[in-house]
Amino acid sequence: MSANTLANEIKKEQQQEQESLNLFYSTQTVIQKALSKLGYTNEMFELLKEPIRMLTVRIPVRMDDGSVQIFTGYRSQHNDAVGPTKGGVRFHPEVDEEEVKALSIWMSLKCGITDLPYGGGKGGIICDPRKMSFRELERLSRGYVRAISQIVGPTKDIPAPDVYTNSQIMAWMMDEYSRLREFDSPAFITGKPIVLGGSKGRETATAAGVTICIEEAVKKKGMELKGARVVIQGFGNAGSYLAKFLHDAGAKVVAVSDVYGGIYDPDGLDINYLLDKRDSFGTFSKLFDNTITNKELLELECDILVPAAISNQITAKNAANIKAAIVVEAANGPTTLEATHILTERGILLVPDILASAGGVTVSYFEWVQNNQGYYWSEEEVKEKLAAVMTQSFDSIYNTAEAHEVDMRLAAYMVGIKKVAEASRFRGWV
Ligand SMILES: NC(=O)C1=CN([C@@H]2O[C@H](COP(=O)(O)OP(=O)(O)OC[C@H]3O[C@@H](n4cnc5c(N)ncnc54)[C@H](O)[C@@H]3O)[C@@H](O)[C@H]2O)C=CC1
Ligand SMILES: O=C(O)CCC(=O)C(=O)O
Repeated sequence: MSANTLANEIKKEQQQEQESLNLFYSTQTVIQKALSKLGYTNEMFELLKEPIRMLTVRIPVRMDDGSVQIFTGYRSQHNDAVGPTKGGVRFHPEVDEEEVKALSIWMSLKCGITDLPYGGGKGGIICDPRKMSFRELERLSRGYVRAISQIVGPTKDIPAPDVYTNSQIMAWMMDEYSRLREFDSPAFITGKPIVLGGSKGRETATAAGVTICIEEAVKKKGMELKGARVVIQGFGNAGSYLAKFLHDAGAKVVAVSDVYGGIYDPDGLDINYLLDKRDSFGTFSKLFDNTITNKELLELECDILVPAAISNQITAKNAANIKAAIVVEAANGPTTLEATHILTERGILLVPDILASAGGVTVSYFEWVQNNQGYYWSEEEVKEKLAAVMTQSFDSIYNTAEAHEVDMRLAAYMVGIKKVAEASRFRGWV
């Protein structure tokens, strides 16, 4: 091979790798496939391949030392044909515009899968909350709401928590919105503290939904949850409660991690101890000496692997080394398209993010309904309703995958995109 051809080959490979890590590009690729399988024209793809609205804001925040720092934030609204848009807000140093756009599209798909009366939205601010004080975080949260207030609201776009945001941040955001609009409107945001109109069961909802998907996946694989070895990447809202639920169900959680690394014990970890020790950012590993890297954690011997942290963790580089029989994506976008293909070829059952993590938005919807009616449900009622939605969603996607002989990711896109496509069609947009 000549030097020129080799250079071109390397460039092509680099481009391919780059593309597979680009969440927005890969989302568009699967949407196009899903729409074409469902028989929609290219016009529908042209409408749904991008958000209808994307706002970029600059937020000045007075820091504790008296200086002013300017933060960049985003709010993306994918499509509001079905109803108001809905989705979380993340505070993270690696937030970027393309990722927020992809995340908002996934919210449309999640709401389609769970049949909620919403389109997808998502927000993010480039910041590192771990390095900010409580008061700086409050000023940033309030500044973000002031900056996006024109396009959000209980009947327009309803934010919620995501990575490194929590019920306290939702409370500040709600308070700021109430001041701006001069009326108290708890339905403006979900994931609030219970005393401010939060729903029982929202805090644990994402993990509860993932648990139901794992139970269903285990049945399909003819396995038992009791005694199954589970590895979880991420020990925040999603990962930590999931570890607790699976541990309580008799599974053996052998490894968990945070951003700095993980811990592994083939005999099973003391999950209650770890829950007690983790901080509000889902961090605990610095308390231990013998840690493993996140890369090592993903390739451990186990039956069930759950990426519950950030995107692009299982890629073409490590997919062949994954040992689990079942991979359930609690995080948004943890597996690239190439890796999805490799895992599927290897007979590993992959339950995709837009299904597995839909428990959060489902209970957020319950919260919004309770706020609108001013009547609040018991935790049992919330759990029962969530279980019904998740089981039905799992079945419909598993059956679609079987019927169309496609992987569960493409099946989930087919189920998820249908509602927004049909709503857009009935409105006469396409
Ligand atoms: N909180 C929710 O209701 C929902 C969350 N999700 C998704 O679940 C995932 C986790 O979200 P939460 O648990 O809410 O966040 P969180 O902020 O509560 O916890 C994040 C966890 O990930 C770890 N982490 C952060 N960066 C990492 C890295 N580079 N490598 C390894 N670990 C890292 C953190 O140390 C922490 O343990 C995200 O992808 C989020 O979008 C999806 C649906 C709903
Ligand atoms: O609870 C919500 O409304 C949104 C949750 C979310 O951001 C997600 O599912 O990724």
